[in-house]
Amino acid sequence: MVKRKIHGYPVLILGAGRGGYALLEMFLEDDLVEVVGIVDSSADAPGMILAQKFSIPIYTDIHQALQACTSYPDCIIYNLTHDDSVIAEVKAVLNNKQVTSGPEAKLFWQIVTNLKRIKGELETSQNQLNAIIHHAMDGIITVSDTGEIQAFNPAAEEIFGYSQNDVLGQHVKMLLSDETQQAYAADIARYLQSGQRGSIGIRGQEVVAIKKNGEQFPMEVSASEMEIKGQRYFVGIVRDVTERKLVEQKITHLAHHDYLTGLPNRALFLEQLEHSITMARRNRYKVAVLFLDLDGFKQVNDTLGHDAGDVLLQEVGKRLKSVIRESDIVARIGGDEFTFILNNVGEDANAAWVAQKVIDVLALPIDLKDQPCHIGGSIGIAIYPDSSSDFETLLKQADEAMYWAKQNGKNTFRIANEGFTNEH
Ligand SMILES: Nc1nc2c(ncn2[C@@H]2O[C@H](COP(=O)(O)OP(=O)(O)OP(=O)(O)O)[C@@H](O)[C@H]2O)c(=O)[nH]1
Repeated sequence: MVKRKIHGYPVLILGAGRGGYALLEMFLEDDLVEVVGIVDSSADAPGMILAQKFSIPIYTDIHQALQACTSYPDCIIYNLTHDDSVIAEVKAVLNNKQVTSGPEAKLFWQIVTNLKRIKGELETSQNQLNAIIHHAMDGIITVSDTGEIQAFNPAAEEIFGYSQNDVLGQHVKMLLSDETQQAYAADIARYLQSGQRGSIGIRGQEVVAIKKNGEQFPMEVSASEMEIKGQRYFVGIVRDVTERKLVEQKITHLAHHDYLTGLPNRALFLEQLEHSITMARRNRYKVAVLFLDLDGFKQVNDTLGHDAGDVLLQEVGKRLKSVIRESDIVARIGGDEFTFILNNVGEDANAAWVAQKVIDVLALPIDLKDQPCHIGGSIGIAIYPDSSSDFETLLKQADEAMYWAKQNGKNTFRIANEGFTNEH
């Protein structure tokens, strides 16, 4: 055997049957050991064939192999031949060298096989974990306790528009808006100092993040901490919630607004009226509630159809908005019923003046299907605190006053608690 330059501990295997093959296979995977030869009387033994594939010297003559092994004085010899007579031969050639054989080799082999199995299991679970991180729908970002990005999965690349190479080693603040950065810095600093958790370990916290193109977006983050070899890391599972927020906003809007005119609906009107009354009580001013029911609307529906009626309602909505102040509110609370809140209205006459403006603006013809169409409106007015101090009662009183206006010839208004007798 020509002395080769070897990198591991030199080993000679005697016997290339099942045991020798397994031992060789095991050593091939380990850099610590270098098999310098394998011996078997049969050149077809499985270990001999395997050794050839890896250019490991093979010997059919044990004497020759031992001679070659003299180049490696610290060589370890494993006997897997089940033939103890070879031991004497080794000792004769290699100056009384010890041979590891039989049960020792088997025990060693079993220990290594176990370690190999554990390593395989670890590799499998590591691969599974990597696959989960790689294919996760959510972005997964690992950050060191100094804020450096350590891992950035494909979903995070997709969310932010950065590639992993763009961000690894960079500070995580590059992904966050200014306010979020400050909140994050404060939380982490507090946590590192005092162990107070803040946002760490919190599920589903919403922050404002920034994409590579500078676009800001709402992001949900669940952050948690882990420790590897005494080093602290933070793992953030992140999700772009732009779409979800838009849907939520739409649902909230739909729940509070009339789909046809876009005006507040009954629920939002009552909420805002309650708020207005609270403010008026605190600031000692008057609030007027107007209740408008269109006159002659049914006929539009009956003659021109429901679609034309819808268009009319939309036009009415626009006109009503145009006659009130920004700080006032008009809502559609039923079919052809609209209600108003006039905040800080001053004198009752101002409420009457707005009611008249509404009547006037409704009196202008509305073009429907190329023909001018005429409608009107009857209005009831209730005033806080004169009529009532309760918002629901105020609305009821305005409704009753509107009824009174209808009974008195329509296209007019009445103020509640004024005996419903004022003609205008
Ligand atoms: N096009 C349309 N019509 C609606 C809608 N909601 C309710 N209506 C109709 O509005 C009409 C309301 O009836 P009324 O208040 O009696 O109609 P009116 O002709 O104004 O009667 P007065 O109030 O007595 O003057 C009914 O014909 C309803 O079918 C809607 O969303 N679209």
